[in-house]
Amino acid sequence: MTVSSKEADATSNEGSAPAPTPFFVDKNEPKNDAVDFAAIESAVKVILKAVGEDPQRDGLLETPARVARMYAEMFAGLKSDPGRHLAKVFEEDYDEIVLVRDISFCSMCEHHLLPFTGKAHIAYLPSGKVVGLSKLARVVEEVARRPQVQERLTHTVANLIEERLSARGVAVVVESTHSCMTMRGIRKPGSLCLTSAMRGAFKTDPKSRAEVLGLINRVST
Ligand SMILES: Nc1nc2c(ncn2[C@@H]2O[C@H](COP(=O)(O)OP(=O)(O)OP(=O)(O)O)[C@@H](O)[C@H]2O)c(=O)[nH]1
Ligand SMILES: [Zn+2]
Repeated sequence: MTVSSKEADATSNEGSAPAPTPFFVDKNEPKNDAVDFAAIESAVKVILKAVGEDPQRDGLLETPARVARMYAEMFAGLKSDPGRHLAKVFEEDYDEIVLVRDISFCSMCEHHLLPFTGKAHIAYLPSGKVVGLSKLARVVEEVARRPQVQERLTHTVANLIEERLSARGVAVVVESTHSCMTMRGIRKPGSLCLTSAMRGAFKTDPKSRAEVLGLINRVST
């Protein structure tokens, strides 16, 4: 029996492995299925017209769709439960401070829809169980992907860690630069906003609080 080259092509694919998953896909990434891309695109066109632009000019043709994708990404944490990253814990006989410092994040100020970017430092006192270190950064990353104020970001992260890990103490310190204060309005580049949320021993025991703040502020050698 002869096989045409077209059939040969078809049969050569039979049983072949499925296309590899792109390496950058992260199964833990939050997804916000509620995002209405078409509505965002229409709104962006309205804004462009309102500021005196022509949404039909070449350079702007794809802008509404790009902005819709950008918002879907920036607000991907709106409908998810960031606490899910704290579900897998390890029994560990360790009851001293665990601190992950300098967790970078980018969130969105809910007043101007401009980014505020910076670093979060998270410490907790375990009570018989510890969590994977990356999970603390995942919580920050996911809570950050919402329109909000820095105070809410700070205490949301602290509450999640306190509740889900039954931690004896939690300290969250966030430092960030708000674009709405640097690029518009009062225009103060270099201004920094610091917030903290202390729970458990870090709130009630001055020595524990001083110890954790010392570690957070320690200059790396
Ligand atoms: N507390 C807090 N305020 C924030 C945060 N992000 C932005 N803001 C402030 O939200 C305020 C909104 O103030 P409004 O007077 O309603 O708005 P505005 O006229 O644009 O204010 P200006 O920024 O002073 O021009 C501003 O003072 C911002 O600096 C945040 O994370 N926390
Ligand atoms: Zn703002």
